[in-house]
Amino acid sequence: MAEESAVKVCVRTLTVFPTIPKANANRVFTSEETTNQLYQNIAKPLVVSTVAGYNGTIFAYGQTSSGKTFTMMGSDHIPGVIPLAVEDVFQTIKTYPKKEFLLRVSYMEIYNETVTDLLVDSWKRKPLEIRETINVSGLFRSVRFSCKFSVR
Ligand SMILES: Nc1ncnc2c1ncn2[C@@H]1O[C@H](COP(=O)(O)OP(=O)(O)OP(=O)(O)O)[C@@H](O)[C@H]1O
Repeated sequence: MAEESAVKVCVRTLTVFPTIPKANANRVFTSEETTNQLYQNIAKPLVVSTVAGYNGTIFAYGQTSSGKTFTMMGSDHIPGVIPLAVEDVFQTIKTYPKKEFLLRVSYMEIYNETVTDLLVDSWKRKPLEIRETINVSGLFRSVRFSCKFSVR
């Protein structure tokens, strides 16, 4: 039996492309499928497992205007993966009444090799330093993450 990969790649299409890169993706979401469907399908299981103590990463990659913000952040009317995940983290924590949790969240953008902390006010933002030594703190190891929840 083939071992399931720890990395899942999903493609979300804005329009109907003549060729969808199915060969490289575990799942293709068509333009008719909602952010909520995408979230339930690929993100929620990972979000729930982080509350159980596993590490998980969800990030969006794509050219400008391809829908990264739409998918990850969403809007007041159509919440994206991040607000849906935050809601589920707190809902899932409620199912562990005897445990205490510490949540850490980081929200970053990588653009042309530059890592930016999106939780800092835009006028104060400076590129984040990328460290690769063993003394790196957990926070900085998550530089590739759009959103990470650490649960203890
Ligand atoms: N699946 C979708 N359905 C409807 N509208 C969408 C969808 N994806 C993106 N859009 C719209 O397309 C526009 C560009 O999307 P968005 O801002 O999310 O792109 P982006 O990848 O974050 O761009 P940038 O890299 O420039 O920040 C927005 O107006 C957004 O509302």
